[in-house]
Amino acid sequence: MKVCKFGGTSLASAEQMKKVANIVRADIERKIVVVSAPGKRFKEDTKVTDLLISLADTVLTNGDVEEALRLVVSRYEQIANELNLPQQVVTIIKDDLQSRIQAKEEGDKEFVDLMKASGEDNCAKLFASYLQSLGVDAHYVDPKEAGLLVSKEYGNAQVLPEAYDNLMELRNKEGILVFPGFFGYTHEGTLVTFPRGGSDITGSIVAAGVKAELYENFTDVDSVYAANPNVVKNPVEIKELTYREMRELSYAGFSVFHDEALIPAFKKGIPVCIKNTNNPSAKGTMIVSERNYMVNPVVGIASDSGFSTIYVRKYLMNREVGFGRHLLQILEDEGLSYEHMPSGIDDTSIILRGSQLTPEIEERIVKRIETELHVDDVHVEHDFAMVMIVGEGMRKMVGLTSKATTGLARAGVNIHMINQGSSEVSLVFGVKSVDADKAVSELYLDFFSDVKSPVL
Ligand SMILES: Nc1ncnc2c1ncn2[C@@H]1O[C@H](COP(=O)(O)OP(=O)(O)O)[C@@H](O)[C@H]1O
Ligand SMILES: N[C@@H](CC(=O)OP(=O)(O)O)C(=O)O
Repeated sequence: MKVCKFGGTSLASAEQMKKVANIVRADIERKIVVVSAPGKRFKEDTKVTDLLISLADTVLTNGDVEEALRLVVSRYEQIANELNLPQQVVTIIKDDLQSRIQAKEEGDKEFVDLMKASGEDNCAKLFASYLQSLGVDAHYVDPKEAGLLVSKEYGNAQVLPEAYDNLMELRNKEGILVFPGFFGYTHEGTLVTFPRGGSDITGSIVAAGVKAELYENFTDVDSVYAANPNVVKNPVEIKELTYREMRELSYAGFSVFHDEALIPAFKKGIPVCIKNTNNPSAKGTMIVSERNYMVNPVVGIASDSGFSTIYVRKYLMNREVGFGRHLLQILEDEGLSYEHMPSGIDDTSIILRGSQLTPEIEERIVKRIETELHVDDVHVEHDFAMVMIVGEGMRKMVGLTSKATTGLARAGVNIHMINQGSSEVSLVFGVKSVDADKAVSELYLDFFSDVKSPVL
């Protein structure tokens, strides 16, 4: 049995849905289809999820709800009309949205998640109707009935262990099951969404739950490339990656697959294949436990921006017992998580996602660090990017850092931080965001320009 997930680009229009239906029907092993909400049809288009977020905001701020609602409904209406589906399909979606709008008193976060999730929920209902219209024995699956249980962290849910056993029951159901991505339910029955891009996570959880032989993740590129194709022209395709490599690369900016989507599949040893809805005969990229690392010690170069750094300096910091704990406690009290913490003898820097730092939070933590830790200097800098070189074979490669830093120096990129994790599967450079693309392009040239084949 295979679980296949189709992303927003694969379901953005009637034309795309026809391709998806053909892919599903082409292989009888494709029993469970996880769907995202309709995504962008062209570069300047708006994803249905973003339309829903603005609909939720409009409801909460008493704006022009009718217009915001019309924008969402018209996306489904156009798809349904072009697929010759009965008007009733659209009526059901409109009624569903209107009844969700009535739930605005439940609390802002709960309400926004309820609205956001309707994108995939209604897409699953519409796509199941389309398959039925083609004579396929297809059924929409309600994640609540299927027992996809999650934690109560709005917009940031985590799957609960008991969900896997519940989902196993899906194996016994007849026909093709269309499962909406991106959300689950708490034990109390409250709907909560995963982080943005989280339908990949649902696909992985469902694949792990039913112990699928393969999790196919369909998107709009032939494979995962060694660098973001929007930054590097015609990068080489990657044939095979390990779970660890993919996790590092997607964490560091390869948006093609959500970084949190690896763990469920990895834990149950389910191989993942990234494939193209627009070119399904292309082999795609396989994500597996082991590969021959020495064929290509470095597999990819990624970058992600939006990081901030808290610099702290204090003479004899290294001798002060409990300094690090106290510093991190201040962050914990503000509910902040951090990504890296490179340190010297008398100084340390904490690198974290800048989106967590409001001006008020920043002011509070700087004041507390000054007054409670009596430091010589504390200040915050913004607009950093983390550029990451990833590959399981890197730990056996001599001179890798020197090669990378030479390339960055040639490109005139100032390195603010270097971090190599003990696993040695990745090497991270902190640079200013404005330099990120330049750094990726230069490192790509250094590590991949002599690769002859277009596939690694
Ligand atoms: N290294 C990479 N390899 C392939 N695609 C990448 C990479 N880095 C970024 N991307 C981008 O990821 C996009 C696919 O992800 P996304 O838009 O979330 O798809 P979906 O709508 O299928 O979920 C590609 O179109 C590509 O622009
Ligand atoms: N629709 C949600 C979840 C998702 O996974 O979407 P996509 O498959 O288009 O990345 C979002 O936009 O965040």
